[in-house]
Amino acid sequence: MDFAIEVKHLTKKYKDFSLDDISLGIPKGSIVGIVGENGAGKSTFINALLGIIESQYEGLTYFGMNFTENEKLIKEDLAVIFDTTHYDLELSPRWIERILSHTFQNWNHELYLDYLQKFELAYDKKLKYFSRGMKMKLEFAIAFSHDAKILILDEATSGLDPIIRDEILDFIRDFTMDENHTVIMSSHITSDLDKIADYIVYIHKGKCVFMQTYDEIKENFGIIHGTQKLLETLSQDDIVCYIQEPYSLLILIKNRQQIQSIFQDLEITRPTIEEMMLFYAKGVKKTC
Ligand SMILES: Nc1ncnc2c1ncn2[C@@H]1O[C@H](COP(=O)(O)OP(=O)(O)OP(=O)(O)O)[C@@H](O)[C@H]1O
Repeated sequence: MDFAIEVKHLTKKYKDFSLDDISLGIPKGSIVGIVGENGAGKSTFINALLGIIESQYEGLTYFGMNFTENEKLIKEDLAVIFDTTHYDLELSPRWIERILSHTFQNWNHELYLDYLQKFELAYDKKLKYFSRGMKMKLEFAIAFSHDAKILILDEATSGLDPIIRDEILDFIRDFTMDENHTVIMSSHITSDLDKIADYIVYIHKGKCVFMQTYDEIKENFGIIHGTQKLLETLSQDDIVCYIQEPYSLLILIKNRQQIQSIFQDLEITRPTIEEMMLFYAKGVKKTC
């Protein structure tokens, strides 16, 4: 598989927290959602990938190029959007462009103006007069105006209303229409990821618990509301884990279609990303 980013055995140790030996590949042309509880290590992981914080790894490549040897070149192709803007609020889009056109070789003035117009952002208005949604749209206008190949969003859509979030999901979809474009997006709003993600990475207490394609989550996994007897009847290989409820069990299974064909009357629902997280974080008998 062609990876936009590949990292091997990434570790970052803080006094009370460790990002623990994470190895994964971000497939080129995909939208990868990173989920996990507060403090799970999502931002630490993203910052380590970007070299914003020091970390230890056996390998970190972007488009097959070694990150440490080619950091400047690689960063030309990256656009990173955090939950708050890092630009001085006294600046206007015009002044930001003056700075960025010297930073990025591929800066495209016409494209920038087009995006500002499309997003209804004034060229000469200071950022301090922009709403949160407008600041976020400006970040996207900037990202799209220097021909970034990888867009990394760290909780960028948190605190935005559903209408703006929906618009932003459309920008992201449009961006990945080009198969050379890749998106990594950490978010607590898993319903947004349900709409656009091709892959889900779940980080729990500093460990990468799973990376699955979204289709596999929907097609292969299932949830059954059952009893202890059912738990014993099912093949142990098909049980991922279960959660004890007051009077019953919630069982996360794999091979959903096969199980459904055997137990035709059994109601098996497809899990959401949020339910998958809950099972992997709280479930018993984890074979995963
Ligand atoms: N500079 C630092 N020094 C010490 N500990 C840190 C530092 N930065 C982050 N941590 C710790 O690393 C852990 C992971 O934090 P991180 O911000 O990566 O989590 P997160 O998954 O992004 O959380 P959230 O969803 O709340 O943003 C936390 O326990 C945090 O306190």
